[in-house]
Amino acid sequence: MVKLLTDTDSFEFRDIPNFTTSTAPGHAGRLVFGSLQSKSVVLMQGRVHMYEGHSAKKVAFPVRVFKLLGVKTLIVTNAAGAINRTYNVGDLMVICDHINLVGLAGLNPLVGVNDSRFGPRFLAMSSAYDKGLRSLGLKLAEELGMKEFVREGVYSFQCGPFFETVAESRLLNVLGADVAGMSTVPEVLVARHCGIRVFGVSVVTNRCVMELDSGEELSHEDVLTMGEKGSADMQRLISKFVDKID
Ligand SMILES: O=P(O)(O)O[C@H]1O[C@H](CO)[C@@H](O)[C@H]1O
Ligand SMILES: Nc1nc2[nH]cnc2c(=O)[nH]1
Repeated sequence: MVKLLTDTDSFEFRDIPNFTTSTAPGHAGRLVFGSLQSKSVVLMQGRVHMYEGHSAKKVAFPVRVFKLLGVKTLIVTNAAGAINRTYNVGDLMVICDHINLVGLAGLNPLVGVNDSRFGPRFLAMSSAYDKGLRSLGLKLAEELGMKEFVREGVYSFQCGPFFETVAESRLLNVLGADVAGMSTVPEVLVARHCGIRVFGVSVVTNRCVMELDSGEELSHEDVLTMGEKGSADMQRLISKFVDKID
């Protein structure tokens, strides 16, 4: 994505106070400012995850910096495994909602003293993913000829770093999840808390294993390879999306 930006200036996460460096392969750890479709954007090249040992607050900290920089819209992307059996590897999924088992259990960035300079103590999360932005994303996907493989669905956040057991994947299916991942949701919570609107897209890098003794085993290498393949479609969609949003 970063190659699409012009007039760029970048900073290593390790040089920015209170930012955390990513240890996950495939996550560079760089903040890049620039222009995309004549709009000013700031792009996180890589992110940190709770499975790296960081608190939800630490993971979502950059979003508060974005708020102070004047960011109005957060676009979140991730690699995820398909729980929904009609989804295929390489599909994109516009996120319409999420399940935050980690956060419901108390591990979320809004726990603790509320900083009311950013937002309220209690916040509604029933329309976390902006309806107008979702509609625009789906319309643009159609215009780009991607209708066949762009879905809309529910992202389920697990801490990781392990991929789900068969019973866990089946549980997530019963709960209404379409895909499973290990990121994104802490950042979305902090964005909504401070009034930043959110658009999210997952690239389906694998199908979660839902049959015992099937011999299927997931690996991060497969996720990286399929993520790389899906990223071309993701970039086309996001680029057009940035062009069209106000
Ligand atoms: O959510 P992102 O960071 O895109 O990547 C997903 O893929 C990695 C697992 O292979 C995990 O980091 C998971 O969250
Ligand atoms: N939790 C989870 N995260 C993923 N990220 C990419 N694939 C997967 C998956 O199958 N499960």
